[in-house]
Amino acid sequence: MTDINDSEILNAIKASHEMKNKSYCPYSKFRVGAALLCEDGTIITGCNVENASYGLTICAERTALVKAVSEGHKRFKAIAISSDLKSSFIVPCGACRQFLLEFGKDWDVYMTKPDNTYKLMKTGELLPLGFVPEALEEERISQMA
Ligand SMILES: O=c1ccn([C@H]2C[C@H](O)[C@@H](CO)O2)c(=O)[nH]1
Ligand SMILES: [Zn+2]
Repeated sequence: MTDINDSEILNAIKASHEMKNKSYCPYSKFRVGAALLCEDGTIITGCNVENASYGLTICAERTALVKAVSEGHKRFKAIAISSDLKSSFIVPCGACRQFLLEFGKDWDVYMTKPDNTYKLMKTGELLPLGFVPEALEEERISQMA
């Protein structure tokens, strides 16, 4: 796995904190920011975007991933996630875990607190037995007409 130097991660963590200012969360008032550190060192950020039809809400992590992919980035070293929770590390929801896993099971998820402390886990640890793209390449039984 590619080495991450500490300043890159600290920059990503700070960028994720700053992105909370962009959060659109009139319903939950729960601000979340995310920052992806791409293989080439680029940082791509995202915030949660809520909707009056609550279930359409998009989390900060998925916003960042969709922004990154649409800008040509598909290889990631890490993602940093920030919220305003004082005493808990912000953890990605199940949908975001699946979305993160799409891009590999061995990259780093920094779940932070506002004081810059973090809990670090791999994407694959966060979603063991997640559905992976390779499954679509496996041999399948024939389908009935
Ligand atoms: O990891 C998380 C957890 C929650 N949210 C958002 C979704 C919703 O807008 C608000 C409350 O669930 O926080 C994220 O963006 N990322
Ligand atoms: Zn989510």
